[in-house]
Amino acid sequence: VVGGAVAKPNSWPWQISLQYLSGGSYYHTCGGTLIRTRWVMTAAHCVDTSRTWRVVLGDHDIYNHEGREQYMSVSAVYIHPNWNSNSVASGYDIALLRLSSDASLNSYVQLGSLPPSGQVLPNNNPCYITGWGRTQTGGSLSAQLKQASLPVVDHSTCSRSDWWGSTVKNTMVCAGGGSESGCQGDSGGPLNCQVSGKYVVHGVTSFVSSSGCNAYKKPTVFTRVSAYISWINGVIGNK
Ligand SMILES: CC(C)c1ccc(NC(=O)[C@H](Cc2ccccc2)NC(=O)[C@H](CCCC[NH3+])NC(=O)C(F)(F)F)cc1
Repeated sequence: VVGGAVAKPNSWPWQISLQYLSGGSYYHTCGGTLIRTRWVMTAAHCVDTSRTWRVVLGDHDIYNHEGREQYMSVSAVYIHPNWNSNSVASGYDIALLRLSSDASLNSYVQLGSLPPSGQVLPNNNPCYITGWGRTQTGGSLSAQLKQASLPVVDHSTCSRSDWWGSTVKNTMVCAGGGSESGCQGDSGGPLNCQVSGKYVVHGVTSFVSSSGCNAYKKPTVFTRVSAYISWINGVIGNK
């Protein structure tokens, strides 16, 4: 997250850290959202390489054990069938991870709420991006979870030629576009939007401009969760 601030610990209790095993240690690579006690929603581009994953719940500082963390192994990865790793602009950048055991819900670990199918938020709807991603383009990951206010940029604005043009599809949500943005390592995490006084996870962090994370008129682009509700329900089993 470029800009914004360090979040109050565990104030986004559905935020997870997706980590992969390398040389005997685990490393943060992406964010995600706990949506059921055994299910995590993340970005397809985070998990389209075969690695040993773990999901950390209740985290704040990814480099220190603070005692609220739950370390979960992943029993299955479900990547959207239409995801094409060579074309992030086509969309479908969404995946579900089945955990090997149930998360224990408490004040540090809670389920994120998903929007109703098809719901599209208006321009400037207040939203926050959260994550441990780089704090500057080319910078390093944040040790502590960060948040930044990224208001929704509606599709008609975001698809203007001097904005994202035809790169952005209607199955995506744009947010921000000023000095604050997501950045590498925030991928897969939630866009937390205020709807009728409640936070609802409307986006999965997908991409930023290759000319820099907080490039002008290049808002952070998210997978629009409300476009994938039936797929999600089909995978996790509540038809
Ligand atoms: C669709 C096409 C025009 C397009 C292709 C690639 C991108 N962006 C990118 O590739 C930038 C590259 C980058 C590197 C370093 C610093 C800043 C930006 N990376 C990204 O946007 C990566 C996901 C790439 C998915 C493709 N494998 N996502 C993120 O960084 C995040 F966290 F914002 F979600 C954006 C658009």
